[in-house]
Amino acid sequence: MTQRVVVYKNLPEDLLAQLKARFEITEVDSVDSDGPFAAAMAQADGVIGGGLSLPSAVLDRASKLRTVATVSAGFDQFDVADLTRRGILLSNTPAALTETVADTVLMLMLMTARRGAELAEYVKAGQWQGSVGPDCYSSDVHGKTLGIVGMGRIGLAVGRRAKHGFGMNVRYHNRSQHPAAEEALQAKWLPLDDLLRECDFVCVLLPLSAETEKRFSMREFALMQKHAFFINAGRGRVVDEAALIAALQNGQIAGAGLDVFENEPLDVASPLLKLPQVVALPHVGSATHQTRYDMAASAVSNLIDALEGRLPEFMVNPQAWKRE
Ligand SMILES: NC(=O)C1=CN([C@@H]2O[C@H](COP(=O)(O)OP(=O)(O)OC[C@H]3O[C@@H](n4cnc5c(N)ncnc54)[C@H](OP(=O)(O)O)[C@@H]3O)[C@@H](O)[C@H]2O)C=CC1
Ligand SMILES: O=CC(=O)O
Repeated sequence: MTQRVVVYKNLPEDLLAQLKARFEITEVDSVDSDGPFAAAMAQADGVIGGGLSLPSAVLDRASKLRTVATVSAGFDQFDVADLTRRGILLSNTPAALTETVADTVLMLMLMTARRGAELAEYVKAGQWQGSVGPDCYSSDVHGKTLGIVGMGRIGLAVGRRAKHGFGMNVRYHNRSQHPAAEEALQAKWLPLDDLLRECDFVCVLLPLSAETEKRFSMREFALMQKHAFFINAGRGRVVDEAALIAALQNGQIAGAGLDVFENEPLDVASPLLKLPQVVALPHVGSATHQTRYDMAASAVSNLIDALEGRLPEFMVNPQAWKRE
């Protein structure tokens, strides 16, 4: 019998065609617990999408569901233990986006320290009337010390750019040491508090988990140097945003470059948007045409492999893998 797949939100036409050639497809563009999405999921063998969530009421009815292919690297929107218990394999797309997210992180570092957005606005507003003085000066990036919290795929790609492109010294903090980063970047592992005290840039690339939620709070910002910049492209909820705002307002740190927020989209009334030393991006770490296509292609291939009995390349909970 033909297997059924729910496609959540758009996929590029050629990739959708690959799925249509193999499976019966239902396309949906919003998640619900008792509407068209839930009804389609009740019949589905697989589901694919970015920004997808799976309410337990939907999973309770989805008795045939065997695999979920998220078009993202992060998977904090899923209860992985629950999926595993139900025997549902979750796959993700980490490799496709690594280099693009690393580019975004470097952009945030440069825009924040060199005041890129602020100074471009100054020119557009017609304020550039003569040679610039100290009010337009900014901070160097090259040669400074970068602390990466969450030295994984993206952290390593950021570290390479920082070390080899900008001559930065790289420090990092993970639960375990990362020998490849130590060898390739002469990166030094530090306890988190030491990293915060020592670094000119603190760059967070942690996944969101029970362990990392609100890892950065008043205490952590107080440990940072006053001239240091805080960059977050991991997940917003890893940071206590109110504490970050206070640290910026009180001059405890020099600035912040943020691609992710506690609540997204960021409320236009957020105090973050009133601070000139903050660069806020709309969660676009991986958002280039090519990378978004590559992520979708990776997710499609994960889904097809899982439903056709082959081991997908990227599995979050391989213990749920069951060969039919
Ligand atoms: N802004 C954006 O658009 C994007 C954001 N992301 C975010 O970036 C995150 C990282 O992606 P990626 O580099 O591919 O993931 P990886 O899994 O390769 O790296 C994550 C690193 O974090 C470390 N880590 C995990 N938990 C902890 C902890 N409790 N304390 C200290 N270190 C920890 C891990 O090391 P160890 O296990 O040794 O602790 C690991 O090396 C994603 O989970 C996602 O949230 C990803 C893509 C795009
Ligand atoms: O935040 C994006 C992701 O792919 O994870």
